[in-house]
Amino acid sequence: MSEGEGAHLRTLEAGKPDASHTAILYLEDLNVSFDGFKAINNLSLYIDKGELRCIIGPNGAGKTTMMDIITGKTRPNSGKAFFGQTIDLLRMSEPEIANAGIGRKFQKPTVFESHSVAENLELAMHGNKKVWHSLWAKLSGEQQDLIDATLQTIGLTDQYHQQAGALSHGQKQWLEIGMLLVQKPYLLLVDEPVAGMTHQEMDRTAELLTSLAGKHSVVVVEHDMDFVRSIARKVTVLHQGSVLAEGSMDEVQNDQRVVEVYLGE
Ligand SMILES: Nc1ncnc2c1ncn2[C@@H]1O[C@H](COP(=O)(O)OP(=O)(O)OP(=O)(O)O)[C@@H](O)[C@H]1O
Repeated sequence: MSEGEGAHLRTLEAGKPDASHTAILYLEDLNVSFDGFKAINNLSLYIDKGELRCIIGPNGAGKTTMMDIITGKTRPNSGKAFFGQTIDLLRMSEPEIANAGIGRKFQKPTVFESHSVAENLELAMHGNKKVWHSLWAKLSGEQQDLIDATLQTIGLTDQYHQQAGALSHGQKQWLEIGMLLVQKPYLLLVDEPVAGMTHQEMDRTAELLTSLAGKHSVVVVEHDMDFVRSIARKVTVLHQGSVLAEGSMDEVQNDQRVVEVYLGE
């Protein structure tokens, strides 16, 4: 084993990300080129433990590519990406990163339509593997408590036995967030959570995401500015693969550079 591999194993064995210096995610000087086109350009970004951060930016700003780097789907050409002080994400595979406690929710819900709401959580808890084995295995009291608590958090307690395919679009999105929560992530990456939702569903999603902050660190990428305003604490504006502005919603909305970027879209 090379020295590098040893270091990688140690970080995995360390388990919990070391956020003793407040940040849980460190992205530093990241660069990604696709056929010579710089999708990510010297990007540096820090997320604090328990923080709820909104990431906005016009189409093509690099938001998805940034999420892809954090989850190991895209490898940067240069730069650093650390989870806590010690866990080097750039040395890990996608499953290793998920196991380390980074959960990602994509825009489109992907629940198991023919299974009940509770079974979906059960399957997610077992890592979506061995479907039938998972569903026949008896849940421990602790596992059952986690399912019950998660259903309460996502507002689907009354839908316990309901087939997931029969849920509304918004309910499917919440169920999928629940499927991440049962895996007890430290960091949740949520991509365009309110696309296609009714106003009522958007309000409920705002409550849900804000209730998760503190217990988890949450990064939300979203185009809907009214929604972002309703949940925003700190907002990061990406443009051409870099951070253009960062601050409160009011600060970034009144930033002339941000105004120009959005007007020019
Ligand atoms: N695999 C790829 N090959 C080539 N170019 C890519 C690839 N992935 C992304 N890009 C380009 O990189 C840039 C950044 O894309 P990215 O999807 O990260 O932006 P985004 O901010 O998520 O945009 P949107 O809000 O439209 O989803 C875009 O110009 C995109 O066309």
